[in-house]
Amino acid sequence: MQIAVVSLFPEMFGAVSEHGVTGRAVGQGLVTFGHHNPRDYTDDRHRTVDDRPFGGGPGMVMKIAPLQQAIAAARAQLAPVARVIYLSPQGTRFDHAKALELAQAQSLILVAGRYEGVDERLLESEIDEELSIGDYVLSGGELAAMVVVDAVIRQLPGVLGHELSALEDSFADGLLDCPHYTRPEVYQGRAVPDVLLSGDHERIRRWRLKQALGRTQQRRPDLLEGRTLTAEEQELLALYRQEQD
Ligand SMILES: CCN(CC)Cc1ccc(CNC(=O)c2csc3nc[nH]c(=O)c23)cc1
Repeated sequence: MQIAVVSLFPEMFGAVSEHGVTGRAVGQGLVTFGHHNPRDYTDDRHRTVDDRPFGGGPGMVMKIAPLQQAIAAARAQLAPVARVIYLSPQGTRFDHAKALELAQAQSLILVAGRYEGVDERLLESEIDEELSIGDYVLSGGELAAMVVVDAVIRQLPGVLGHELSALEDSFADGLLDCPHYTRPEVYQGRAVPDVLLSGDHERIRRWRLKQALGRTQQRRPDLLEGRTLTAEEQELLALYRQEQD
């Protein structure tokens, strides 16, 4: 997969392109990662990328031409059919299903805005879809673009080893994760649940599933609404509730 970002702060993206699972994927060539800065496509002395909004109001709006030229440069570098996504508070909510969908694309161009946003005519002419990562106000689209990059790269074949398989990502099967423990067995008087030390893999599987179901019910009951429970899951959830009472 090829990914290009269009942003005034391309150096921010090192957080995903140079670290961790995603950084390794880039290093291994499983994904190529490029960036284009609209400021490099300005032709005035002050390298102007923004201007005052027509109709008045607070803040500034990003100008069309520098963005359009940066996107054109990204298109020229990528496989012909690139999906162009604008990160925006007005976008549809990014979720696991969208991450899976985008991971099928040959190439992605992610456009991150600053200021109050971009001229609507740029969206009309260049953007295939707008994505938001949630209902809170960020200072720009870069962090949202990095969230999308991270979630999409994890879904690419070969990125996660078998132990981290994308299918086991808890959001893949619609449940929150169970608790995790590692050495020491007792820390400041707090012990690891015996079941996890038992070596009884079936008992451990059931315990983990019970915890995942119980925590999902307690913290994110909305996730259970869209999910049918198997007979075993119903039994385990009932057991969890009994143990809580
Ligand atoms: C809330 C929209 N605007 C109120 C008049 C102002 C505004 C706030 C923040 C931004 C910058 N945010 C993003 O570019 C952004 C891009 S994706 C995203 N997802 C969640 N929250 C976000 O703020 C974003 C742009 C305009």
